[in-house]
Amino acid sequence: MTHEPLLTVSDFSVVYDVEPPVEAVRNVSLTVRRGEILGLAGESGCGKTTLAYGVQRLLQPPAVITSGSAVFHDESGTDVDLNTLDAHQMRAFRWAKASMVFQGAMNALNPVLNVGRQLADVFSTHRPQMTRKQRTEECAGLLDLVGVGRDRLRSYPHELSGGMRQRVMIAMALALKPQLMIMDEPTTALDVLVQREILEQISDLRSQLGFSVVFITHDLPLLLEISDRIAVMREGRIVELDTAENIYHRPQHEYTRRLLGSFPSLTGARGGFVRGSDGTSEQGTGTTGGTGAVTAGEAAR
Ligand SMILES: Nc1ncnc2c1ncn2[C@@H]1O[C@H](COP(=O)(O)OP(=O)(O)OP(=O)(O)O)[C@@H](O)[C@H]1O
Repeated sequence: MTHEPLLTVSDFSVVYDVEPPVEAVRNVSLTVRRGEILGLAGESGCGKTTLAYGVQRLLQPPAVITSGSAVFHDESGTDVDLNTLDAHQMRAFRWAKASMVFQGAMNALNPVLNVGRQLADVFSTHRPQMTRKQRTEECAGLLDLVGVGRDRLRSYPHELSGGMRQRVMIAMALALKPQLMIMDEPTTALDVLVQREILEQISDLRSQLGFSVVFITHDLPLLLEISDRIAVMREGRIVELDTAENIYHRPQHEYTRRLLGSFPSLTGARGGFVRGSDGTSEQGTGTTGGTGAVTAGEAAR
């Protein structure tokens, strides 16, 4: 991971224009770095989804973006102000540059088309110059990449487990080799083991392919395992943004401390936080457990 910025969000605000108005995102500024996993944490309703959708220009009325900008620093060296893209350009951008895996995405597959066809559609739409043979090969490769396996190309969604379907959605999000993948509670509906497998895979793919991930969840212990840095959001604002290690060991904000304290798996002796933000291990001084969810981060690296 470098410190090079990939996405710069500045003074971003979103209001739901209802009675009374809801200030869902308030003057948020943050930078996503190239190649990092940035966790976005905070209780339900704090504005995480609204922020992600806002940046991706996916909000519908009554949501109104009242201030701010989001600038994407493309690997070509060009800066793209997302505000200046029209709807068509924005759609292309979301596939090619900054894709999104939505909450409950695994239920968004079309039940009457096999998964190979649904993956192939991404290429027919966005890479029309590809031949049918190239498309099939790409789709097979993608299913291998996410651990579903190319022999599932002709499977229909109902023939796959929830975890497999979610992997297909991840394959779809990765199809055009985006530089950023935004994942909104992508694994919440899955059981813990499947969730862990998928997260390990995302972490591996990120190292292999070099994209950045913004990972949104209210599950702070999970974020501590997988993130390089974590932004803690409360009532529409980012109250703290730091390395996972600092958020865990040296939280600066009272709210971060309270949030950490609200997860039983994180309380008690602080002995097991082994995941350094630079990939090095750090061993605390405590000896007893209580941080199982965090120590498991070794496995998820
Ligand atoms: N369509 C809407 N109309 C009015 N208020 C809304 C609408 N959608 C969201 N909100 C409000 O905006 C605030 C932020 O919601 P948002 O869904 O972004 O939070 P979140 O942190 O992603 O929560 P969750 O984890 O439950 O998805 C909440 O107070 C929510 O009630």
